[in-house]
Amino acid sequence: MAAETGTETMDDVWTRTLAVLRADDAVTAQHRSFIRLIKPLAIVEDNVFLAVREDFTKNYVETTIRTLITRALSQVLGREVRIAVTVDSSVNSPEPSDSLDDDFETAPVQRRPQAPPPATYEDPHLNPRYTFDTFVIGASNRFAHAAALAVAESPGKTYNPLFIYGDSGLGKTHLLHAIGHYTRHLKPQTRVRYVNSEEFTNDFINSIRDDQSLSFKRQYREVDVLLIDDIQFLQGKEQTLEEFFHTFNALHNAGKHVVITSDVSPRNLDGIEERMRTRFEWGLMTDVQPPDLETRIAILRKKAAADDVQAPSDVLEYIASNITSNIRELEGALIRVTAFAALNKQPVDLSLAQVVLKDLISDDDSEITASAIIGTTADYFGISMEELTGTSRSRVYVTARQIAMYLCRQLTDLSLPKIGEHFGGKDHTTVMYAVKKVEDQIAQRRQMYNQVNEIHARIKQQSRG
Ligand SMILES: Nc1ncnc2c1ncn2[C@@H]1O[C@H](COP(=O)(O)OP(=O)(O)OP(=O)(O)O)[C@@H](O)[C@H]1O
Repeated sequence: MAAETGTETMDDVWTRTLAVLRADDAVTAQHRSFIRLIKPLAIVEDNVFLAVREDFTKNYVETTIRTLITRALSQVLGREVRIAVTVDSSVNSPEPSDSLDDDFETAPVQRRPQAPPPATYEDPHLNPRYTFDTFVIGASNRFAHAAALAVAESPGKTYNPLFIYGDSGLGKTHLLHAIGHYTRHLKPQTRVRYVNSEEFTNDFINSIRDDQSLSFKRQYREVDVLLIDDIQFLQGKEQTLEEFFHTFNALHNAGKHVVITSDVSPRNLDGIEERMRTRFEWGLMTDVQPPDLETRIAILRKKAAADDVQAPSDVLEYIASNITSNIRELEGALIRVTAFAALNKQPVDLSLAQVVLKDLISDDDSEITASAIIGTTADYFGISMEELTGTSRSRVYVTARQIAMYLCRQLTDLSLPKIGEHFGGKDHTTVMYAVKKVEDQIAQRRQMYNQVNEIHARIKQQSRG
């Protein structure tokens, strides 16, 4: 694999590419913060291989700034090229800071990464934590799990399409990723593509804008298994739905597998034509229900073991008995208790769990809205709701915005794109990043832990009136 093109080294090409990007008005501050995390690796024919440290960054580069980078690279190289992004944990990325400087710095590497095999270009964006091994089976999801496993074992044969539906936070995305992992484990050459419906929409819109419909088709039709998450976001988007319909038909006719998730059954999907709904019902439909107590305890036990945290059984039972309808919230409660104990150097015990979770656990189930969360958070930081949902990158606004996004994810059933809409139309990847960042910081920084806890308590109090 050549790391050079003509007499120019990869580093030279990248330096010139950064100069082009710097002059590009379409490149925003947020784009820049991600571009800084990229380490250029090599150019092989028309493929430019780039490395980043984390899956999340890879996802962002591939979905949000791929066109910008590809365009700049193509300009520098004088020919059309594609990018292939690989994850390499030795890329020593600087934390994407909130105050963005204008300089792109190349992320340094500690060792020279191995050039990735071309197959990484088709990397299916799978979260390594979402496997069948980490999925706890209970009465609420046994059928969905069995169907997912059957698909992974022989894609294209049984239950095509598989349609999994159910409320937020009950493991649909987890099962989709698990299918992807296991299929590739059994047959590594299988081409799997996981995509959220929002990304599908963006890719489709960009392909029209950039006149790249062929490459769009190739991306989505030349796969063996298409895993498409949260199909309900396509409701009412006529052109995208039409394209998805053709994609679906092309794959199905070719004996390729399609797995779909949604928050409602096909019958209840509004804004989708009957012909499409009927197609979704061709294969197998299965729902996931809220888990029963035993399953909730088992999920917490598995999570504690995976995160290597000690939590006695009575604590797990306490959490599982009180948080019943959303597994994301269940896991969030465990993290909150163990983080509090670690920050205060106290053992995790029942009385501590009761104190830490007292505001989280309330008898009142009145619904908490995104506006209530945004209002309370803005109030806490002494800023207006417009400032919180705006675009200012000053630290206090960014922190308030990220905490409010995190709490929306924790306390409402809103999807990532829907949360983004409440924050002035932010992209779902921005929300995803905020949630991850706050989650990480809660466990590491007392101030963040206290702020989130306090705002959470106020929101709960207000919802009780
Ligand atoms: N049966 C399970 N065993 C272990 N972990 C689970 C299980 N079900 C869900 N989880 C965990 O709960 C969290 C939420 O699950 P997931 O994101 O798959 O939900 P979802 O149904 O796709 O939600 P949404 O519709 O909001 O996207 C994830 O961290 C996932 O790993």
